[in-house]
Amino acid sequence: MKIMFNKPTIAPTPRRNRAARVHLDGLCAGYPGRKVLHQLTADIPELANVALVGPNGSGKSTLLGVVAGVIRPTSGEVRHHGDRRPAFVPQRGALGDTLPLTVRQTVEMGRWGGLGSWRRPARRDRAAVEAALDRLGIGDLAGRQLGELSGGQRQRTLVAQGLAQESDLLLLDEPTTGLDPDARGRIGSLLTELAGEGVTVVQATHDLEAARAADVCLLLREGHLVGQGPPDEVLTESALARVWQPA
Ligand SMILES: Nc1ncnc2c1ncn2[C@@H]1O[C@H](COP(=O)(O)OP(=O)(O)OP(=O)(O)O)[C@@H](O)[C@H]1O
Repeated sequence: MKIMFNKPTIAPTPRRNRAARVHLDGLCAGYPGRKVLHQLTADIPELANVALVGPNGSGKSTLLGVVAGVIRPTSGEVRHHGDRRPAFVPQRGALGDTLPLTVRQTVEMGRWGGLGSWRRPARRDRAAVEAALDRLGIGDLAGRQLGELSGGQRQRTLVAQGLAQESDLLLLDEPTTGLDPDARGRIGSLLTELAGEGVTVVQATHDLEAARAADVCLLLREGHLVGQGPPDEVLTESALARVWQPA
């Protein structure tokens, strides 16, 4: 698929009829000596904006890592209905503030996966980087060092790196955490637009406003899936109280 910039909007399919871009079947995963995810069975519908919601430590980042292919399931399955490599935008803290990289170089790293060891960036790679910088409104910061940026600017740089990959599956770990309401709104709108342009978006978030704006929520508690579906069905007051009540 050609993705993603300046494409005509795809006519929306009713949420409940969307095919799965990713299917999780009895998924268990964790780290050496620590089980985190327990028997998750869920669909991530294609072309939807999906929010992973749950308290600290409930397994949202681990689930993103499994879907991204950087954490192996210990049992169960992750089936991708699509052959493109997912684009994974980690938490902002995962990016060293002291790395001697400019904003442009950081976004260019999003193209590395598609380059052979001998291949130099082609016009298409450069165009994808420019489009991503543009879309996140950080073209004027392109020459700045990461360490000189505000948290929100660094966050936008990371999202631009994910966008530059031109994947049909964009995975983001807390893309709006720590941002002011304006910056949160801009990233939220962008993620909604992307879902209309052929991208399946999955974000782990503590931002209930962002989760309520998603098409589908997966609600996690202690590594168990305790709800999946449209936000108004999943993020009910009683479900949230149950999930956030102290054990
Ligand atoms: N690299 C790791 N090695 C061992 N345990 C880990 C590792 N990363 C996370 N964990 C543990 O796995 C569990 C789930 O963590 P995870 O980061 O997936 O949760 P989360 O829902 O994303 O949390 P948060 O909202 O705080 O980001 C936690 O108990 C955490 O301590």
